Amino acid sequence: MTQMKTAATFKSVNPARPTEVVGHVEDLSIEMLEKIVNRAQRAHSGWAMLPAPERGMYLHRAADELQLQLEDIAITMTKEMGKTLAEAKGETARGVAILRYFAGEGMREIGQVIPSADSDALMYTTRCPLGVVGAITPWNFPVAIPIWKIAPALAYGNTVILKPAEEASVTARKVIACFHSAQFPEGVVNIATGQGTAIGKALVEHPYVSAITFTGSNAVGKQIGRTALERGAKYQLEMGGKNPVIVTKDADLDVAVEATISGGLKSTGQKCTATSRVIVEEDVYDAFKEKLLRAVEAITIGDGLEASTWMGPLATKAQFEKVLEAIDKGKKEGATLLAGGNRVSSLDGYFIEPTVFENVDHSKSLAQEEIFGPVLALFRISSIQEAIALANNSEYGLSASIFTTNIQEMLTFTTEMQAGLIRVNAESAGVELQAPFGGMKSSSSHSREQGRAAIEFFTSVKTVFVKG
Ligand SMILES: NC(=O)C1=CN([C@@H]2O[C@H](COP(=O)(O)OP(=O)(O)OC[C@H]3O[C@@H](n4cnc5c(N)ncnc54)[C@H](OP(=O)(O)O)[C@@H]3O)[C@@H](O)[C@H]2O)C=CC1
Ligand SMILES: CCCCCC(=O)O
Repeated sequence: MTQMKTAATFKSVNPARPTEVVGHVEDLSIEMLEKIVNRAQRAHSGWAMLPAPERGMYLHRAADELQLQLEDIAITMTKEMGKTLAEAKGETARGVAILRYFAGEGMREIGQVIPSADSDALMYTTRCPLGVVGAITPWNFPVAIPIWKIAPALAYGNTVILKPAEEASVTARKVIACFHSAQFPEGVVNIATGQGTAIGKALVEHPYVSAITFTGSNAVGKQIGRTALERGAKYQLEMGGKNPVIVTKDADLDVAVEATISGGLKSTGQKCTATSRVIVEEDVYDAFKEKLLRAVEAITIGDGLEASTWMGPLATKAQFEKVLEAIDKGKKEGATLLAGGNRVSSLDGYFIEPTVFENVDHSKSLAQEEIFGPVLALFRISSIQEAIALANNSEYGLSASIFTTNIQEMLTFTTEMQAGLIRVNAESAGVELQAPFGGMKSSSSHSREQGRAAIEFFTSVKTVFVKG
């Protein structure tokens, strides 16, 4: 896609080495966005009329292109937002797999025949695409999240305009180039880079944009939901989390510690599904805490491109400052700092030590507010009932784990925990692409992404009644 040459540009920098410019990205004007939306609108009818299996073949070719570019895109991702190269490669491979999954959707049923009370009639359901879909995405999964929105949107006959986070736009541009290399028809797959408060906002407001799918902060998500509702556009919001893990006296503590470290600190804690609250039964609290702190001590921090690095920098200067403020607030609220709590002064980039608190007041910010950084809060409890009550004491309900070998505890947890993702003896992060993904309470607008669930958002159902 050739974007207008006169666009201003903004630069994207490497959070591990902030003086290093990763790339320059078009900061589009509203007029330029207007041209992109008009092009997506014009392309829609032709794309929607293609047989679904043929649309699937385009997605397979996009998967082939992404596979070919995997190494380069993963390196760009690490440079642009800091996650380790191993995680970036894994995420890009996940993008390939998501494309192939939704390529297959072109060959699967989309409706049902429903018995009518009228013996002369045929009643059935079918589905139709929405039209032009706007996808607005954050910087923490610069490949997986855009693709798990774009792939189903395309598979079900929509055209797409991606507005990626500014801090992940160089990576996003390379992902979209894979669709163009796959020879998608002009206007079917588009990218609009620029400021969310300008280009993102204009996309949400545009009358030609039939639906908005968003992942990011609650503050922005609520704005988008209000705007979309006001003009009758469909919207899908996946937002924050404050995900708990419960460790009972019946847990395998080594498994629980490894999963808490991985779920809470991989990607430097910048996942909506990351663990942030660790609720431990008093009988095993001290033993768990000792093991956890030893594991935290062993974490290596550095540039994500270095093989020796386990945890990279925060993705942006803003996020770095936000996390330091949250840590400072936690100290002032009287929580006890057990590990970390500081920037890594020996490194130039946006690095913060993995941080663990205990004696956290559950009504205070460390327990209630999404920090989106490498910060864990420990809580000591005396029963499974108390643990689940504490875990549910949150405005969020995205992901929750329990570590136990007690079947009754597992059943009680899976029944009573108010979260969209319930995991037993597994970390709170790491969702599989074929399963529904999404949250409850303030974590979501309550649709689901990924797997077959995605068809619900990216299509409209028609109930057809045919009288003989
Ligand atoms: N639930 C989740 O998966 C995620 C949650 N978060 C939360 O959000 C916080 C900030 O991260 P960030 O990625 O900046 O999330 P934001 O919600 O700030 O941004 C997400 C996307 O929305 C765009 N945007 C910003 N303002 C508007 C607007 N008014 N209208 C339309 N689009 C807009 C952004 O563009 P631009 O980049 O130009 O601002 C970006 O593409 C994190 O600290 C974390 O708390 C972040 C990432 C993922
Ligand atoms: C928006 C965050 C997505 C998290 C996907 C994962 O936990 O792997």
